[in-house]
Amino acid sequence: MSAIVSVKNLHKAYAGGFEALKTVNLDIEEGEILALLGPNGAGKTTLISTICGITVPSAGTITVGGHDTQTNFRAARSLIGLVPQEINLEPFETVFGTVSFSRGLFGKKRDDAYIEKILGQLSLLDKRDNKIMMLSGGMKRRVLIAKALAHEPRVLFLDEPTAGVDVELRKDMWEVVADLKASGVTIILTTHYIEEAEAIADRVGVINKGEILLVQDKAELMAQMGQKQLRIELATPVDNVPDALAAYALERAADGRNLIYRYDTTGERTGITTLLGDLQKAGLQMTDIQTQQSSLEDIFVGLVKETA
Ligand SMILES: Nc1ncnc2c1ncn2[C@@H]1O[C@H](COP(=O)(O)OP(=O)(O)OP(=O)(O)O)[C@@H](O)[C@H]1O
Repeated sequence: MSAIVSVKNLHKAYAGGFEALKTVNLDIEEGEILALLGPNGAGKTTLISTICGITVPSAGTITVGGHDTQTNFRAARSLIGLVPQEINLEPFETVFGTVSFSRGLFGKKRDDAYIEKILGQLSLLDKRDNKIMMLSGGMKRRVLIAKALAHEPRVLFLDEPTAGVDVELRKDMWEVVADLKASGVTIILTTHYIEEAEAIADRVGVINKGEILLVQDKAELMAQMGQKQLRIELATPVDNVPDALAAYALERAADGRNLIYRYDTTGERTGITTLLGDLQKAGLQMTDIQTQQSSLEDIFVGLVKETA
C-alpha cells in the first residue's frame, strides 16, 4: 500500500503562541480506516483541518495524492471530503439539492445518477426531496457524509461522526463507514468512543498534547500492549493471598472470593499451568476460572496517563 496522505514535520502554533501540534509525522495508507484517538484538546481537529487546508501550518508539509496542500491547494482539496463536527446544513434546502450543490462547488459536472448512488449508499434515497429541517439528527449526519462525498473524493475525514448519536445509530454509521471503505475510500476519523475505533479501524493513532504517541495496526496494538487477566473464583474466600503464591502478584477481588492474575500476552509462557498447580498445593479450591483481554480503552488510558 502507498500513502495517500503524507504529513511531514507538521507544526502548528495558534496566534496566541499556543502549540496545538508539535512536529507531527503521519502517513495514511490508501484504502485504510485510521482512527485518531485523543482526549479533548489533543489536537485532532487541528490536524484534520490543517490537512484539509482550512488551518495554515506554522511549519512542515502535507501532500494529498502527491499534491502539496499549500502550493497546490485546489488539486489536493478536490481529493478530500470533510465531514465536520457541527451540522452546518441549509434547513430549507432539499437533501438532493444540498448534496448536488456541494458537487458543483468543486467544479464537477452535474451527475444526478452519482448523487443518487451516494444517497442510496447512505440510505437517504427515500428522503431525496425532503427538506433538511424535516430530518432527524442522525439523518442530517448522513447528509453531511453524502455532501462530503459529492465530488468523488478519495479521502474522507470524519470529525467525531457519532458525537451525540445514540448507540443504534452509531452502529449504523459504522456500517456506512465499512461500505465506504469497500468502495475504495480512505477514511480518517476522530473519535472519543474507543469502542468505535476498536470496532471499525484498521489502524489506530493516539494523539495527546499535540504529539502523536503512536500509530499502529489495531490488532497488533491490542496483542502487543494488551494484558490478559485470569480471574479465579475460590470455593472459600481468603483474607490474604498465601505467601506460597507471592511470586504471582495475585490481586484479591470480590471480598477475597476471587484472585486475579495478570499476564503478558506476548510472553513465551503465561505461567498459568504452574499457578494452578501451586494454588492446589496451597490448599485453595477453585469453582471457576475466566480469562479477560484488556480492551483498547485500557491501552489508551494507560498511554495518555503516561504522558500526562
Ligand atoms: N483558533 C484557535 N486559536 C487558539 N487555540 C486554538 C484554536 N483552535 C484550537 N485551539 C486550541 O488547540 C488545542 C487543540 O484543539 P483541537 O480542537 O485541535 O483539539 P481536539 O483534539 O480536536 O479536541 P476535541 O476532542 O475537544 O474536539 C486546544 O487546546 C484548543 O483550545
